[in-house]
Amino acid sequence: MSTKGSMGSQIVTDPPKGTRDFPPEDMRMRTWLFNNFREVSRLFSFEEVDFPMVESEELYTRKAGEEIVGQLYNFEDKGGRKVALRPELTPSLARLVLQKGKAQVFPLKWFAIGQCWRYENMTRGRRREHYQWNMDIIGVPGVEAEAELLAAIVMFFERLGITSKDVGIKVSNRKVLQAVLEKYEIQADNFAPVCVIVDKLDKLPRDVIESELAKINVPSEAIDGILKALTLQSFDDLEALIGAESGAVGELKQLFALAEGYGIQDWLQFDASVVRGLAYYTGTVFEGFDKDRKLRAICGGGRYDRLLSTYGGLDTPACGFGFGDAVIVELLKEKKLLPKFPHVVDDVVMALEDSLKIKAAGVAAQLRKSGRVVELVIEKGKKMRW
Ligand SMILES: Nc1ccc(Br)nc1
Repeated sequence: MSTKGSMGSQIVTDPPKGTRDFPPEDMRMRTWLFNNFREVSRLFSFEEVDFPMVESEELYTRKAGEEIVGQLYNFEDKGGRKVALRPELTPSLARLVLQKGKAQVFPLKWFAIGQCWRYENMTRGRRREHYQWNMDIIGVPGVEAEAELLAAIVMFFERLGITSKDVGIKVSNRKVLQAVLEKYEIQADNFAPVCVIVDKLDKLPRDVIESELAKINVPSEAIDGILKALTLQSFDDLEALIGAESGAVGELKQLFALAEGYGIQDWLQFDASVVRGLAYYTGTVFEGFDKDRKLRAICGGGRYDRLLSTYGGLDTPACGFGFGDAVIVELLKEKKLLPKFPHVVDDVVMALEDSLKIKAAGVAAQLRKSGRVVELVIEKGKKMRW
């Protein structure tokens, strides 16, 4: 929105479409949320990292039809370089791991909180930016890594007063779908595109999914087999479909056993419909959801053992999650768990006469040196801030 200024010039008051300002109270809420992200990461012995907001576009030019790639906030810079506002943090993390190379002691346990962008036409009125908390473990091939990540997510929810009655985490493994595709002799390079398509099952009608799969030459009997497999929600049914000796069954059972150890089993449920929409997942995938089913996914992640090699490195086992700053706030509001964030001070110091202003400054300085938050009244407004 813009309004007329005193000299007739336009005053721009709104931020760009799809973006948010954070005025003081919103900023205090965001700081509280991020402090919880950081505290959980700290308790899990993760180290904070950060990356540029702008990355080379080629970091994201995957060809599996992902929405995240189709909505790149990309442009050409003044040097003619093709760049993009990052849509996610994982590729930057992979790039940094490769940059640091073997000089590091693995496993790496890194976390980041960063603003991520997408450019979609505003007809849907959706936001174009959000902040994501990511935790990633690099160098651990076993599901012990996923168990740590799931335990961190649960700790975060519990810190905010959210229980396993409010939120669940659906867990599956892309090796389920891989086994089904192998059964129908679907070529391996169709695996990622199939995952990206069937991830939309909860957003698009079944016939649209079927026609999208047919477009990439998945035969109709395979389509039926894939969609049936995605309805599985018990290990018995999974074993009946792909065999008890399959990798997916072993990994899932071990992950759920570890979850018992963490005491987070009540939060997890096997659900083969979880595929996630990123092409690079290769194993475990998971997604936090609200049990009232009013909101979009709260968080999500999985194992991506081959992402680093797509950037020229060696295959390196890796897994991680992304946790956005928007849906969680909607959930907290729904559950009446969002605290108030008033601006709090310990002391207000005010010179009742101009001759006392210097004295008042000294009093404020002493109180602040002792660690107290002091509002020194330097201008008597019509309405006192306090
Ligand atoms: N990847 C992504 C970026 C920005 C928003 Br809003 N949502 C998803």
